[in-house]
Amino acid sequence: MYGQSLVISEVRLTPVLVADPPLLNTQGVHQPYTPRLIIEVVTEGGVTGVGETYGDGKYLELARPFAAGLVGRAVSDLNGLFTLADDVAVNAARVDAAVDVGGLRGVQTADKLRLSVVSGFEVACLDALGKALGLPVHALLGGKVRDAVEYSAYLFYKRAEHPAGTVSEPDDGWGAALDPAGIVAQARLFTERHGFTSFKLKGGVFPPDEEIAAVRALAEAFPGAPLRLDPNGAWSVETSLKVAGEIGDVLEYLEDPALGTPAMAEVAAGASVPLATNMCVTTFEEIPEAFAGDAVQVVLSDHHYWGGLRRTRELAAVCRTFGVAVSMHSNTHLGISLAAMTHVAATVPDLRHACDSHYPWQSEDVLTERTRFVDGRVAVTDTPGLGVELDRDKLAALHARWLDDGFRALRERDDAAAMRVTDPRWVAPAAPRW
Ligand SMILES: O=C([O-])C(=O)C[C@H](O)[C@@H](O)C(=O)[O-]
Ligand SMILES: [Mg+2]
Repeated sequence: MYGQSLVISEVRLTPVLVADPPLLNTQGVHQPYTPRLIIEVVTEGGVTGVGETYGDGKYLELARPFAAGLVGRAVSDLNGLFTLADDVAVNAARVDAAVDVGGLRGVQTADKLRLSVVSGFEVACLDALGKALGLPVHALLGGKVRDAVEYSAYLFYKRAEHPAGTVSEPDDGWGAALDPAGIVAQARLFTERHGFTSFKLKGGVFPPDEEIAAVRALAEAFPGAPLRLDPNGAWSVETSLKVAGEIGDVLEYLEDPALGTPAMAEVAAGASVPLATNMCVTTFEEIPEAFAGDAVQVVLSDHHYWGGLRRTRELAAVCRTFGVAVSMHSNTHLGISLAAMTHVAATVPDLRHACDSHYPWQSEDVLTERTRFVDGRVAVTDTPGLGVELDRDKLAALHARWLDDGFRALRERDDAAAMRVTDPRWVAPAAPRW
């Protein structure tokens, strides 16, 4: 295979809208469909690599000029992706005092926006390079140190269905989960369907006492199982300390209880449970303050906004140096990103916590075969590249849905807007909410 041209002759960008259940978080509720961007790079040698990233307008805006600049470069020129990204202009209105999805993914800077786009292209280039060389992506990252990657069940408070008339198939098969019994029932479904043995509950939805009760119910139903609670910064320092005091004994970690590094440092100083984050440490620039102040004990990397799989490994090395653990954050994603997450996680030596994944919530995918969790784990494939195959019909159908969204109501993720469909007075709550 080697000797064929690795030069990129074509880049295809396909925005899609993917079905998403009515999952609740502190900002509101997920819309019936969520945007993702599917990236294909085609080499002169005839190999196609696939990548995936966020699909809202602000990412598409950057992906288009980036894709044009990529033609003529080699898929092996991975460092060149970052210099190319530096030249892509970011509209100041996109980042001026803005936070992503109401802050669920931390600050929004021009660099972070660029990195969120670069990462999709990096994965596509690695997939193409691996296919051309006959090597799996994990080998291009230095080789796997485990044969399967563990994921946790990502539990959400959830409505039974989206508002009438907004989806063609309202029953997603999961039912509602709005109290401790509902959360335990959902957790049981996760274990039956996918074999997960650790659980993360998305909090910040109901007053803390209700969420404490849900965690206690999980601890009773699954004795000894690692549990996490993530209110996305919805609590004050005082509330965070109270929750940590009440359920710290059953938590593996508490994720982003309070907003911002100074508040997290205060919580960390007064709590015995470790704190994790995907909100206050989301860029390399945010590391010094957080680590110097011992504000977080686990950083949840998201290769999409950290700039790709190689940057995720760099993050893991920095964390290792400072004695901070690393694991993986997730956002609504498809099988391409699950494969990318699995390859990189397979190469990180000291991964001690199960990774997050929304994938079980996504009934639709753009792959010929859905990726399976067995005993809560995804097997690390040795197939060249990512080891996934694009299903063109499925891709076309999800793209047609994106094209049909004439009013562009769903092309931008907006959990607060989705909440207003049933509660017109809803505004995303200011933090701290409790
Ligand atoms: O760990 C997290 O903070 C997330 O997974 C952020 C997501 O946006 C989550 O809150 C969601 O999907 O609603
Ligand atoms: Mg989180």
